[in-house]
Amino acid sequence: MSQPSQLTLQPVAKIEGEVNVPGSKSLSNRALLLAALAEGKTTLTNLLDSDDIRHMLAALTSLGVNYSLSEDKTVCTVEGLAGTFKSIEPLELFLGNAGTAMRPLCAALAASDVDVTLTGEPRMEERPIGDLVDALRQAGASIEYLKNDGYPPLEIKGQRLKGGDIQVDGSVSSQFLTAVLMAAPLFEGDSVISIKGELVSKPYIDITLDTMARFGVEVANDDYRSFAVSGGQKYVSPGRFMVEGDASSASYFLAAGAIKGGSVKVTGIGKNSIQGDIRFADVLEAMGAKVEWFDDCVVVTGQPLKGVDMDMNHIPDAAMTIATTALFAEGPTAIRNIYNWRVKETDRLHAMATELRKLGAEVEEGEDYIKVWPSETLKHVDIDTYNDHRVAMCFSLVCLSDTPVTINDPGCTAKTFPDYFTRFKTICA
Ligand SMILES: O=C(O)C1=C[C@@H](OP(=O)(O)O)[C@@H](O)[C@H](O)C1
Ligand SMILES: C=C(OP(=O)(O)O)C(=O)O
Repeated sequence: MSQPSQLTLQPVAKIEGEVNVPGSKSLSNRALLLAALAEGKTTLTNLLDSDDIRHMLAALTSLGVNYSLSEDKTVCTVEGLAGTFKSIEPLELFLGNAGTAMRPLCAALAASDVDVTLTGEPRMEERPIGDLVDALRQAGASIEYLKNDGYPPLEIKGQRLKGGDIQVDGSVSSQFLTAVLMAAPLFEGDSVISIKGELVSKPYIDITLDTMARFGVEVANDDYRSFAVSGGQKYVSPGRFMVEGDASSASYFLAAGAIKGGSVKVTGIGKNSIQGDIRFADVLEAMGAKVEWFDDCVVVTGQPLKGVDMDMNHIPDAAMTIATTALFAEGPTAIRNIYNWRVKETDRLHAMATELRKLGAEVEEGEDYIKVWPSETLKHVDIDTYNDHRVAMCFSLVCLSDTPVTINDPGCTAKTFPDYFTRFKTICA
C-alpha cells in the first residue's frame, strides 16, 4: 500500500484507552535465526510483521530454510537446519537497514558453509560493523569489506570456526556481542568472549542470553565482562516461541498517557518482560507520571511532568521518546550517555536536536547527550524524519499540544511498526 508523503496530526484534546503493541523486533529476529539453526520445528507466535523481519525472512528463504507464515504473518513455523547454513551457489543477501539481521547473520554465516555477500540500504553502508568483523576474525572467520573498511557490504567465505579467546569491543553497539554470542555454540571449540571498552545497551544482551537459553544453549556470564560458551553445540527448538510485544513501540503510547492525563494501558508487555526498554516507564515515573505494572500490561496515568537528567544508555531506542516528552515537562530534560544514537538509522542526536529546535524548543546537542528546554508555545512545522521510524513516531506526540504537527514520510515507520499511526489514533479523543 502506498503511503502519503506527509501526515498532519491535529491537536488532540484527550488521550485514553488501550493499545496492544506488535511483537518485539529484537525477539522476532533473534528467534527466527535460532529457529532456523535449531534441531526441530519451531512455531513462533506474535511475530512482528515489519521491514526488519521481512529482511530476515527473505535471507532465510535464500539460505534454503523452510518455513510457513500465517496470512497475517504473525505466526511462523520454521523447520530448523539442525546445524549451520549451507549453500552451494554464492549468494547475495539484501538486509535493508536491519541491524538485527545484518549483525547476527554476519556471525552465523561466517561460521557456516556458505559463500555470501551481505548488502543493505545506503544507510547500512554507513553503520559500523568493524568491531564485529574484528571479533569474528579472531575466531578464524574470513570476511572482507567490499567498499569501505569497517562497513557493509561484506563478503563472507563461511567455514567452521575454531572459537577460542575472542575480544569484542562493546562501546559502539551491543549487537556485535549479541552476534558473536549467538554464533559461538556453532564454533568447533569453546569460546571465551571478553568485552573491550564499556558495553553499551547492556539489556539487549539479556534478550540474547534469554533467547539462546530458550533454544537450549546456556552461556556463563561473568558480570557482562566475559562470557563462556561451549563449542560444538546445536540449538534445540523449544517447540513454541511466543514473542513479547515490543517495549520500544510501547514507549510512544505510554508517553502519550503521561503527557496528556487520562490513562493508557499497553498490553503485550508486562512487569516480567525481558526487554530493557520496559524501563522507559521508570523514566516517566521519575518525570511524575503514575505507572502501574501488571503481568500482561503496563498502565500509565498522566500527572504534571517535570524534566529529568538521566543516563539512558540502557534504553537507547525508548530514550528518543523522552526527547519529545520533554516538550511537555516543566524545566529542562537531559538524556545522557547516548553517543550511539549517531550510528543508528540516522544521526539521531543531530536529527532530534534539529527537529526539536524547528518546533521552538531550546536544545543543546552534545557529543553524547541532548538537553531540551521546552517552550511555552510550539510552532506547526513539517518534521523531517530522515528515514528513521523512531523520529516519525516520537514527533507524533507533538499533537498532544495545542499545535498540529506534520510528519514527512510517515511510511518510514514500516521498519518496526507499519500501522503505528492507525494505532496511535485509537487512543486520541
Ligand atoms: O540487539 C538488539 O535487538 C538491538 C540493540 C540496540 O542496538 P545497539 O546495541 O547498537 O545500541 C537497539 O538500538 C536496536 O534497536 C536493537
Ligand atoms: C536502532 C534500531 O534498529 P537496528 O536494529 O537496525 O539497529 C532501532 O530500531 O531503533
